[in-house]
Amino acid sequence: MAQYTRVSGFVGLITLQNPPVNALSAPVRQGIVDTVQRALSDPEVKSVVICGQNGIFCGGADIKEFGTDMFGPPLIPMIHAIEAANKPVVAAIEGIALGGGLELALGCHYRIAHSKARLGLPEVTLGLLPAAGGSQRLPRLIGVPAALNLITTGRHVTAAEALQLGIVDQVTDHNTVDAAVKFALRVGGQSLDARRISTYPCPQQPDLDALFEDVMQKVRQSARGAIAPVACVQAVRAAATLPYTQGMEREKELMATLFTSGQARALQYCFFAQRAVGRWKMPNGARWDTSKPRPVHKAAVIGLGTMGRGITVALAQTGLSVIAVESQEKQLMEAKQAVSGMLERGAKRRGVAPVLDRISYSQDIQAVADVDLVIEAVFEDMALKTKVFRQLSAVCKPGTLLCTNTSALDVDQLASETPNPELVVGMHFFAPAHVMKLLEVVYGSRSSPEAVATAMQLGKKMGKASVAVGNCRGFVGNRMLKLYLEQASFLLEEGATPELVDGALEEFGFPMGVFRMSDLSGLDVGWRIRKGEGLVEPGMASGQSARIRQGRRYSPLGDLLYEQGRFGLKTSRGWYQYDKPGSRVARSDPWVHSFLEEYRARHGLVARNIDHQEVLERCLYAMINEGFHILEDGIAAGPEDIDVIYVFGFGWPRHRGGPMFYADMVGLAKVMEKLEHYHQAHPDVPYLQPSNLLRKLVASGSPPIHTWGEVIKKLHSQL
Ligand SMILES: CC(C)(COP(=O)(O)OP(=O)(O)OC[C@H]1O[C@@H](n2cnc3c(N)ncnc32)[C@H](O)[C@@H]1OP(=O)(O)O)[C@@H](O)C(=O)NCCC(=O)NCCSC(=O)CC(=O)CCCCCCCCCCCCC(=O)O
Ligand SMILES: NC(=O)C1=CN([C@@H]2O[C@H](COP(=O)(O)OP(=O)(O)OC[C@H]3O[C@@H](n4cnc5c(N)ncnc54)[C@H](O)[C@@H]3O)[C@@H](O)[C@H]2O)C=CC1
Repeated sequence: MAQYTRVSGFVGLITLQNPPVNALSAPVRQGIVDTVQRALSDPEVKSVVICGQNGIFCGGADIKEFGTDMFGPPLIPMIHAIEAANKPVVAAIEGIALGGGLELALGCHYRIAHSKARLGLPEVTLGLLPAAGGSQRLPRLIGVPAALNLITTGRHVTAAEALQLGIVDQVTDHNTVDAAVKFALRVGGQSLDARRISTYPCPQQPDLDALFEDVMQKVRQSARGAIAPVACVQAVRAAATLPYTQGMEREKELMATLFTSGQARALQYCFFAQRAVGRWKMPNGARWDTSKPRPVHKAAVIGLGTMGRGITVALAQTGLSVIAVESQEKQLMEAKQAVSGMLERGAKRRGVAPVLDRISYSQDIQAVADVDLVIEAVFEDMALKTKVFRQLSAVCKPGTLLCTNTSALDVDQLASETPNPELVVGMHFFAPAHVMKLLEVVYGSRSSPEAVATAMQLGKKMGKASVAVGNCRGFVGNRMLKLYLEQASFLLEEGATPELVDGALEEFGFPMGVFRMSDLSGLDVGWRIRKGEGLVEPGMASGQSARIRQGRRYSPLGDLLYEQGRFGLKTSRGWYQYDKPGSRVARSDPWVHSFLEEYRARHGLVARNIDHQEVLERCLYAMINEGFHILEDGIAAGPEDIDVIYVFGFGWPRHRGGPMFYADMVGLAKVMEKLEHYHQAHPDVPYLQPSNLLRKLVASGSPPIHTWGEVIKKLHSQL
């Protein structure tokens, strides 16, 4: 809806009304068309102001309308009518002007923004382009390079930057609508000839072809197969080279391809999934809207290794006081330096002062007595963690939340070692913890709803996509990852190379393939985990039995590389070779190829040709199948939880929506059929057998992903 009032005698004030972000739904568009018409036909009205209710201008098109039968007046003619008006129209931008919201403002003759407002054309993040004239007007207003930057990244700019770029005419610290009305009174009656952006020529740019070639190359590289960024460049190119009307035609043509694409569906699914995971619920009925988080002002981190350092930085940057405890003096000294460095670099990037004084360091666990929450990040060793949790229970004030950053250990077992198991939850960060945007909040069988709510709220404050998951080995992310890694190793045994496997996965859109990732995180990490599970047997045993552990197929390849001292990047040798320790440039290593050949010969394995499709099917479907088990077990509340974990924590390409969404896109019947096929070929890999839930979904006609919950409920009720 849009409300119309006349203010100060001569100004028609149009207020967009569609909480929470005044998205341009059909009724809002209709409201704008009607009220603009009313203002223009009222002889008393000399000028018009458009604003949004509740201090928010407009969040753009109503994304929920996409994929439905869209009705109501279309945006483009509506914006053209505003631009063509013979009375000045001023946009009063408070809060946000995003996507179609900014396009609406660009159709106005003037734009006034509050100093705290943010503006942007984020359509690319939804698999689209600014197709209500945004791709044609913005370059005409601010020039091609700046427009390309905004449109291809979708980034939001502050009001100050918008003023500097020339997107807005004025910024105010006061009431924006009042300022806009005053402004509108002043410009009423003035000529609008120079105010219609669509009539501007695009600012001249030397060597336009070279500029577009360069940008296109960079965009293609970073897009990892996403089509929208490429279309955005093409649309801006049309603005730079064609008259406005033809540019609009090109914009429409490009949007038509994007609008119905699977990638747009995936990205829009991700947008809503990211928000849906905030509405967490636990199998015992506890949920986000009935559980009250506790305030957390002061936190402690125990263990300042790789993870503890990043967690300390992330907490301090969120505004908390942090006590950082490390038992080894040398480690403590190194950690202090490393944490200060990370804080200083982060502060420099953001143009703020580093918050070094929020952190105090200690070797003594007694120092954490008065904190509200502790995050333990000592070695992945149950005995050690148990000891630390017992100490914490004795030292901390009553009610302190005790969180563990364990990657896979049993949260219930840890909780059972404390007098207050309801205060124990997992807060599983991902490395580097101050950078990675994912947090798994692991609830145990006795975790209280308040404890979960507190960890979830803290994660959100830290800027993490926080997902509440149940307790099992590896939780969601690592439980699925294990099978992905295992399949990749099996493929090497069967004839693939690390380059082939990584090539297929990178072509799919992962920022790095499984072997490059393994080199980066360190082969010693996986080895330690497998050793802890009793899987590692040293030496080069040969024959079939050497490749069977705990009754199923096992690949010792990673262990053998570890035994050779090939830990990956840190030793400059792993699945690849690197020029020096820490160098990121992975080069093929002939040693690895000969090693694989010898290994196959010793084990009587005959290399066969493996193509990209098999790599994807084996690695991804194994992982997806485990995702179905996780849903069936109630470890994740819905497919969105799994997908958010994979997109934010594991580099799953966002334009493919996450593993469960991908399965839905591929077709559940096909995924099941392929799993059956691979299970038949590899009967010693039990997890390739399609899960019960997958079978049930296929038997129910493969319902769309947002209805899987019903099938899961039914399955649980039958148990
Ligand atoms: C706005 C935000 C920055 C707010 O953030 P925050 O305060 O953190 O709150 P949130 O939790 O994110 O959001 C609260 C709540 O609001 C919902 N919501 C937010 N934005 C929208 C929206 N735009 N639409 C619908 N709903 C929205 C959000 O989901 C939350 O609700 P919940 O999910 O229930 O929890 C932040 O929300 C944000 O960043 N929002 C997105 C902003 C954005 O991306 N805007 C751009 C939208 S796309 C757009 O505007 C494109 C256009 O305008 C062009 C349209 C042209 C259409 C023409 C179609 C022609 C097609 C031609 C093809 C023809 C094919 C054929 O031939 O058939
Ligand atoms: N490294 C990674 O990528 C990830 C690790 N994790 C988990 O985080 C935890 C920590 O892992 P990392 O940081 O990699 O280990 P790390 O080996 O880098 O650091 C552990 C630190 O804990 C210290 N420590 C040991 N006992 C202590 C005690 N009693 N009191 C205080 N400090 C003590 C050690 O001296 C060491 O500095 C583990 O549980 C691990 O599984 C979780 C996500 C990712």
